Amino acid sequence: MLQTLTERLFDDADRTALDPLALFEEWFALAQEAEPNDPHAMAFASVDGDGLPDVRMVLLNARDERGFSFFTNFQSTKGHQLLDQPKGAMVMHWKSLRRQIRMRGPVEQVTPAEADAYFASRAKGSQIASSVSQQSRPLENRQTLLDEVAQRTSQIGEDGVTRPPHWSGFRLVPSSIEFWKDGEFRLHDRVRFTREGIDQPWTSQRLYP
Ligand SMILES: Cc1cc2nc3c(=O)[nH]c(=O)nc-3n(C[C@H](O)[C@H](O)[C@H](O)COP(=O)(O)O)c2cc1C
Ligand SMILES: Cc1ncc(COP(=O)(O)O)c(C=O)c1O
Repeated sequence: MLQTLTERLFDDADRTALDPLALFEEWFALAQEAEPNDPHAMAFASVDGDGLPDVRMVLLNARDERGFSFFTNFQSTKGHQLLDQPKGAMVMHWKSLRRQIRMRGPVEQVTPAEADAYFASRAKGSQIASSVSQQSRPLENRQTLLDEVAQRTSQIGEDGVTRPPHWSGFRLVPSSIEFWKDGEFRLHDRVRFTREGIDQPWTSQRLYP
């Protein structure tokens, strides 16, 4: 009988050839069916200049063998932190599945072409919002933001919205990926994959819960 990748993941006799990115896809497909909203939401942690961690939710965008990306304002708090210290960690928790995936690793910027392509695919309202929002900086009151959006909307008219150069994507290049599945009486299953670099093979290890 064909086993799912997840069955093989937690089968201690047979884990060697498993690809954590394929496992991610198996879990993410289940999450897309089960989660009431935002199965692609993830908490993303960065560190500030004092080494103090910071964390916020973002939406996972593209993912491929290069890594896992999200889009944001590079002049935001997280933008400054990640430009200054390009490393991060993320966690996705799907309550409906009682499963968690964590990743850590260096962070790189997506290419301008990738950012342009994604920006162009977004709703015009979201494009305008991203071009107006001075993300993470003080805002006097909500009406100020609404006025700025209205002004930009009438300026643009029927034209397309150009991606602001400071709105782009960061890509986490995982050096570790951990899969966690809920077990009875807190006897959860955990397996962590690690690699020395993007060209290096993954090795895996079961961990105590
Ligand atoms: C479910 C969810 C998804 C979010 N996705 C994004 C996102 O993809 N990009 C983004 O810039 N902010 C996103 N936000 C807002 C961030 O959590 C955060 O408030 C904002 O980016 C400012 O973070 P910073 O001050 O640490 O830079 C999201 C918030 C939630 C609750
Ligand atoms: C401020 C902000 N930017 C970007 C995003 C990413 O969403 P999307 O690219 O789907 O508009 C979000 C999602 O919540 C957000 O809150």
